Amino acid sequence: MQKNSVAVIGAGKWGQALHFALGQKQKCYITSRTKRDINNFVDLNTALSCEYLIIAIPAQQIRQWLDEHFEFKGQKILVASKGIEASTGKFLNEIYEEFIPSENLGFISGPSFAAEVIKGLPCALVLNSLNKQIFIEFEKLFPDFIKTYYSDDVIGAEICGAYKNVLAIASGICEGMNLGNNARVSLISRGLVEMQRFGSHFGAKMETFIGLSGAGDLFLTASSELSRNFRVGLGLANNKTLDEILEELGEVAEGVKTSYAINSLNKKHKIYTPIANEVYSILEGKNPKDSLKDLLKD
Ligand SMILES: NC(=O)C1=CN([C@@H]2O[C@H](COP(=O)(O)OP(=O)(O)OC[C@H]3O[C@@H](n4cnc5c(N)ncnc54)[C@H](O)[C@@H]3O)[C@@H](O)[C@H]2O)C=CC1
Ligand SMILES: O=C(CO)COP(=O)(O)O
Repeated sequence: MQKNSVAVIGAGKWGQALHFALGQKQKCYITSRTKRDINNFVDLNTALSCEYLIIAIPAQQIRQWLDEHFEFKGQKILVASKGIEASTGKFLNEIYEEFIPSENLGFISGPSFAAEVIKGLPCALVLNSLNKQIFIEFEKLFPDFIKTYYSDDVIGAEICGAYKNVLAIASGICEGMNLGNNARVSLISRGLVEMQRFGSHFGAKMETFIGLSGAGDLFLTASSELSRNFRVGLGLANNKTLDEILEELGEVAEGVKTSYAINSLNKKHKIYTPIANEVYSILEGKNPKDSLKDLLKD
């Protein structure tokens, strides 16, 4: 293993933004499935031999990628994805822990549109790990324009990062239906309560929901067209099919598959999640106007 070396795995929007950010203080490698014309682009084996890895591939692809490509050699890993595995209902920390010891793992959360990070605009992020040493080591790699906080609430961060994407779809639908500011903010506020209810069932801490990982990322994603998930909602309200929306988007919108995962988890664990239920139903063909009626009377 190459001591003190850093690599990003996945050269999508977020991977490239993190590569830019981490490249400010030290050399930062990047790799992806297809070769890209990016500074310090390397093959996968070179990236995997780095001591510090930041993995930014879509949530639904993680298990297969770890299975087929990853070899644990003591690397320290920061997970940058946000989502829940639809086929199993597993949170990303649970998947990673099947392959990597938890003391080597950290998870990024908080409000962070890649499009702004890649311009060097300021933001604040949380690095979540059960091992504070992971935070101490990764914190030093981040540039001055990003303020990093530590939390040991890994499950809370995972749930917030995943759930807010589903709520951003709901908010986009609300916006696309021209329901007004009162409706959108009511939806976001009740969404925060719902996300906290869901998360506390799995042991997440209250403080995570009112901080950057929870309210912070939810307010950002559920109120801006920079969010891919919000744009999925706009498309659904405008009667586009999901296939059309995703094709136009050309990037991952994690909230779609995550809403399927939440739908299974809330049935299994009997958790009351009315907004996520309506997003799931709309993705399955329900008319958003009927969802609105049901949410208002539920
Ligand atoms: N874009 C953003 O502002 C932020 C994104 N995220 C999260 O980061 C993750 C990645 O998002 P983006 O980079 O924005 O998406 P993207 O759609 O821009 O890129 C996804 C990347 O993953 C790669 N990929 C897809 N399947 C793969 C596989 N089987 N093996 C290896 N690589 C594969 C694609 O080639 C692509 O480079 C998502 O979970 C997202 O929620 C988190 C914070 C901010
Ligand atoms: O997670 C994000 C910002 O924190 C990005 O959200 P979208 O994937 O909806 O664009």
